[in-house]
Amino acid sequence: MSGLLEIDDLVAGYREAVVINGLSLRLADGKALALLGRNGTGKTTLIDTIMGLTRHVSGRIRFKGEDITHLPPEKRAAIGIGWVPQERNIFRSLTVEENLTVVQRGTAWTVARAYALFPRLGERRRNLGNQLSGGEQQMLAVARALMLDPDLLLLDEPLEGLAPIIVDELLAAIAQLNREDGLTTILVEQKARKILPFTDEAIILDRGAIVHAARSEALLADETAMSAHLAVAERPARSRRSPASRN
Ligand SMILES: Nc1ncnc2c1ncn2[C@@H]1O[C@H](COP(=O)(O)OP(=O)(O)OP(=O)(O)O)[C@@H](O)[C@H]1O
Repeated sequence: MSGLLEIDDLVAGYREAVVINGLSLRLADGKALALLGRNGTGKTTLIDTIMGLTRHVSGRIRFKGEDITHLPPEKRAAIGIGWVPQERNIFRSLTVEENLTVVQRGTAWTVARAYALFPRLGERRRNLGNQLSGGEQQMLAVARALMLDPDLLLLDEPLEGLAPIIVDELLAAIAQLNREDGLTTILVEQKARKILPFTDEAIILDRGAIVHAARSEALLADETAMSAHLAVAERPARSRRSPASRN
């Protein structure tokens, strides 16, 4: 079965370093994929490779049936790949509204629609990017990506460093985009349990390859896979060290 995004035997990295190691993936239209893995396993590099920002070594990436392996990043954006990088791509010296209008290209997403998705942005429309909280900046980064009318949205650790209430708000908006608007999404996250309820499928990376792939629901119930491949919740700290363990 063909997918919206099809990756075959991809090898990619930075200069002489190979990070993505023979990775293959199919993502069907309308699905949400959780991209999981411990620190440094290649999640960002995979996202950046889908965006065309790394060194391609071999393998192929197809999007909507078109081979995009050698397409420059701006052309990938133009054909419908939206990207929200870890470092929140917003203009800090422009207002919220200006941040949205300067990138607006399509007709499906308007400023009003972005404010309906993120009411906080509507309230802060005249504030500058640098006057926003981390959560509001993240919402603005997502809204900016939407203004280009993507068919696939890549979100690289969008929840990192945000307060729990903002995490919930952002996840609800991402779920709405996927489940109500049918937007295909890839969501990178360290804390698997947070995002698995909001995604259909999950893959876990280790050393740039997929070491586990499952339906999100199944992975959530699979303690063995979770503890083998992910940094799961720490064990409770021991209240007292046993005398035998002292030096
Ligand atoms: N610009 C770069 N040049 C060379 N190596 C890099 C570069 N960026 C990342 N790497 C290396 O690639 C590997 C994967 O890094 P990557 O950032 O993709 O992992 P990650 O799973 O996203 O980690 P994290 O969760 O910490 O963001 C690491 O070994 C990292 O040191």
